[in-house]
Amino acid sequence: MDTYTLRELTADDFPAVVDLLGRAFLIEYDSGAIAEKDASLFGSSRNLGAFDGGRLVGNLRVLPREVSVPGRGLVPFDGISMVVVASDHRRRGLLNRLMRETLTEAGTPLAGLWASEAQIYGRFGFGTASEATEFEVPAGAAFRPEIAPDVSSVRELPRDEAMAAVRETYARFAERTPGVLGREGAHWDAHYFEAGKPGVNPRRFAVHPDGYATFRTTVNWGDRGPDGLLELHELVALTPDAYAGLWRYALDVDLVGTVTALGATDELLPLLLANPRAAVRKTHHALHVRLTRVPEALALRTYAADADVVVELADEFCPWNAGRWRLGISGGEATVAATTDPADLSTSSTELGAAFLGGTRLAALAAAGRVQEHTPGAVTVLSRAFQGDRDPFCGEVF
Ligand SMILES: CC(=O)SCCNC(=O)CCNC(=O)[C@H](O)C(C)(C)COP(=O)(O)OP(=O)(O)OC[C@H]1O[C@@H](n2cnc3c(N)ncnc32)[C@H](O)[C@@H]1OP(=O)(O)O
Repeated sequence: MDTYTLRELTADDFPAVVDLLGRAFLIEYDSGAIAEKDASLFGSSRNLGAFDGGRLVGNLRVLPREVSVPGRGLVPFDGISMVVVASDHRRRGLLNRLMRETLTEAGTPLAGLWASEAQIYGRFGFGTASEATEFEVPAGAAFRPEIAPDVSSVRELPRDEAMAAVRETYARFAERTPGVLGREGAHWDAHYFEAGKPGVNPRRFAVHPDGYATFRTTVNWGDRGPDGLLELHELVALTPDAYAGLWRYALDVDLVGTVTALGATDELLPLLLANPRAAVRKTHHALHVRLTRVPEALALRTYAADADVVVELADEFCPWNAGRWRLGISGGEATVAATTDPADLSTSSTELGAAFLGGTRLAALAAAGRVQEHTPGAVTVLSRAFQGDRDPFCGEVF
């Protein structure tokens, strides 16, 4: 390990970063697109590099971002991304070193990431705080008879004309939806990046007064006729009518056979459909959350019920969090103080990170053996306090 050095990267290192990312993510052929998409994100973030002599062999990026938390809307958090180690330097502890440096120096009490493989990050105290559901729906799928949105208020607009309404709607949506990320200029550019590949249609923008949908279509002809694909990239709605109207619009584009989308685990679409099974669903992990400084992080959100619980917390990777904490919740507000009182339950920072956005239930984690209850009822009390009304959702890979 002593042969490696860590330092912050500068613009001069960017070509080496692109090369490393391309190889590690197995997309060397796309290095032009990586460079174009990534340049402004690289410039607006902290990039930590690991070097073997003069060669860049590891990279970890910290994006200053915001995430929506229960009851408080957007709060700052460290968005960790572009974590890569060169194939010929893997499993020598480089990620461990990059992560330790990052979490020790963390600017905010909260960090989050999307994981390429979920099994990597639990050891570093990240818990799966939100999952996402992939939907596949046959075009034209009927709604329940009482769901009759006014589709005439949906208009397709050129991207430039749509963006002002899109940004404004998104900002309101983010404030009220735990797990959703705040977005600024470079984040919009990256999320709506067009690689301009031959044969790939650009995204289309459908705007409703209270929502919008962006999607891409792909032509296809089958034995029975048209069988195109419509991939919903983002559907954001502030009202039930906008939600139903935008979905109806997407389901009824001519020559389309199948519509796909990424949604929340409690996405509303199945509740609209006459046959909910028409929407085939596959769920996978999405945003992983790490409480870097536990007392501060727990005070960032509000809670659904009062509680007074002593938690014995294990945290090998960030030992300043380890110990016994009294978590008092009153009127939705949390106060956290170190205590020597006996613990009501034991767990680790990974489980608190998983529960933080109000989706993953502490009661379920306890049933799975990841939270140990010492005082009967303590898990139920804390689980209810953490639980949100809706599942958190993060649809933006960063
Ligand atoms: C937030 C994001 O950017 S997600 C993207 C992650 N990057 C990728 O998937 C690109 C391809 N993979 C890689 O570049 C590398 O394999 C990395 C970055 C995932 C891991 O880097 P390494 O330097 O090999 O990890 P390191 O040696 O520090 O391992 C730390 C620990 O994690 C474990 N680990 C690392 N990667 C994996 C994995 N893919 N699956 C299971 N365990 C893993 C190691 O076994 C080790 O465990 P230990 O502490 O019990 O011994």
